[in-house]
Amino acid sequence: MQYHSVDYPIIFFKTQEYHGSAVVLAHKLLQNRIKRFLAPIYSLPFSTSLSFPSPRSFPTPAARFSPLFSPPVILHFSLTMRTSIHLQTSPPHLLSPPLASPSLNQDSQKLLCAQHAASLVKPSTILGLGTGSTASLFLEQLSDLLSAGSLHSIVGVPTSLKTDALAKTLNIPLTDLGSHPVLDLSVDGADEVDQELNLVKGRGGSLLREKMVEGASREFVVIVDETKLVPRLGATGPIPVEVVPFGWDYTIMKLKELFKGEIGFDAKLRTVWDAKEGKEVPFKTDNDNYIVNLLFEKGISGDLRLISDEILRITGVIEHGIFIGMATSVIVAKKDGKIEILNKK
Ligand SMILES: O=C[C@H](O)[C@H](O)[C@H](O)COP(=O)(O)O
Repeated sequence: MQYHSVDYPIIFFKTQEYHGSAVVLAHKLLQNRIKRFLAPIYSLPFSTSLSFPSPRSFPTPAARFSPLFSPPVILHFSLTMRTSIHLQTSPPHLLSPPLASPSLNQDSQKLLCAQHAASLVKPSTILGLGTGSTASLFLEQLSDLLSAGSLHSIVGVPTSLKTDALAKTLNIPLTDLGSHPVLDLSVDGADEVDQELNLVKGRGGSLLREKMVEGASREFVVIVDETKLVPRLGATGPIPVEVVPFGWDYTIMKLKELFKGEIGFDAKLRTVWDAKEGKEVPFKTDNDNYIVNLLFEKGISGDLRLISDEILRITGVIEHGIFIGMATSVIVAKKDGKIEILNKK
């Protein structure tokens, strides 16, 4: 058998359910979700060419597509039409040797942990829906499970306007915190995770609603790729603080006073480019507040609870992005395609 001509990046993956996984893969391609996997991943054997005219008609839930299954083989596929994918593979003896250890890019790692988290959601869960690129992948997985009928009766509480809009697009039923003051589970990404599972969140600007929803959850599962694991919070970027717009420069002065003497410390108002105005303007949160970024040269040091209290005591501060002791577990997706689960002690 000849290799099929490949006019799209080859995807490698391992699977037990060849047919189902191919369906999911095709589905995902057409959903434009797997295009980011340029250093792809897994593979499967097929003896025939298959054509999938309508991705939404695929019954197989995404959760069945697991890159951790075996055996490894290679899938060749080509896009012949916008809405049709032909899949064909060579017999195993003609295949290139499988990758000994796949190297997943960050997007693939995000998808991996999102898939894992979605597979943990049980029917009838009151679910906190996080914000950010990883949480969005989780929402997509959830939606696939719901539309395939593998999951039902869940209701979500969104942690941002963006998530609210995405969940509506994906037909995920929504509720609010007032109607469900105790949630079963929240799933969200994070910017940083330290060894005690403390987090930095809010670099995307959504920390306040996240902290409210996730703080009201019996279980809070964090989904991250391995780049998010840090020895110290604040080591890879700013710690965001949500402040009232009134007197924001006064609040910055107070924050600077608090961290006086901290080498390399700075506090800066977060801004965004406003094309209409032709200048940088303050970034506004979903709650119409501003964000001040706390920058630490080597990460934040000292007693986190004490520091948290001191930040919150500044009049003008509404909330900060340090989430102390809130995560019950962290699902870490690694470059080598493995998942590590870190549980709160
Ligand atoms: O404001 C943003 C949220 O706290 C996100 O959960 C966090 O920034 C992680 O986002 P991502 O999954 O896109 O890295």
